[in-house]
Amino acid sequence: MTMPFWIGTSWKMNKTLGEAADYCAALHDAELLRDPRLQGFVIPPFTALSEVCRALADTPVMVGAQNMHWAEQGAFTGEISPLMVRDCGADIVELGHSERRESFNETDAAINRKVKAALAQGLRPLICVGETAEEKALGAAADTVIRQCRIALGGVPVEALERVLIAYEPVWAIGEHGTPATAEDAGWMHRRIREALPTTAQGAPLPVLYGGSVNPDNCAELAALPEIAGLFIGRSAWRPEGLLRIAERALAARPGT
Ligand SMILES: O=C(CO)COP(=O)(O)O
Repeated sequence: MTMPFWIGTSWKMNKTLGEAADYCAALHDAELLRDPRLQGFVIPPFTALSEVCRALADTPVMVGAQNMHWAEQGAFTGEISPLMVRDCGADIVELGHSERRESFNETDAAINRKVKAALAQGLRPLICVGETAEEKALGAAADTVIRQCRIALGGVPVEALERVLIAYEPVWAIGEHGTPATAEDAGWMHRRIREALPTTAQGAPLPVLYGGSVNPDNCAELAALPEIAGLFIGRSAWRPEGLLRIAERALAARPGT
């Protein structure tokens, strides 16, 4: 069975409840997201998480949180637990985004604790990895990314791997000042990650999504590579039309579709 192609967005620190509701209403009516060859997902800020879960509950679109603590409860002011994320109705939790590694000092070891806590709570961790421009220039891109993956997955039992998603997001490609990776560069790293990671208990490779300045113009050549299992989009999907346009073009470019 071929896996659906993952297409999703993190809204990062954007959208009021009203804006979130409008976005979900547009997705709700989109036939494209009901196509079994696609798996859509939306990752709103915590403030909109339960509303978005409710608004998309009768669609196949999955919903995720942007981060969480590893403890189930306790004296951790300002944090959100795996239980709370699950209680909102989320399926996914994004962990280790480079903005969190950079601005909130998230370490590989902390991400590993979060991955295990997410799996224990029945969530799908979406683990973000990626090298900085400096690491790339020094020839350490693959070493960095593979180290991040290995530490994130340390101690995860093989039966749980089928719920793990990886997003390769080179730091130099993300955001307003980012330069998107070429399909060739992204494909090369995706193959390195595949070679280095364990497979699921059924022998399937872990899905590795690409993120970093994905837009309607570059999505087709990225989606055309069989080793890229999905696209994780920021700015270009913050309007529902953007997400849908990318989904449509990516699907058309997907091998075998
Ligand atoms: O960080 C990203 C998704 O997590 C990508 O953001 P941009 O698509 O805005 O570069």
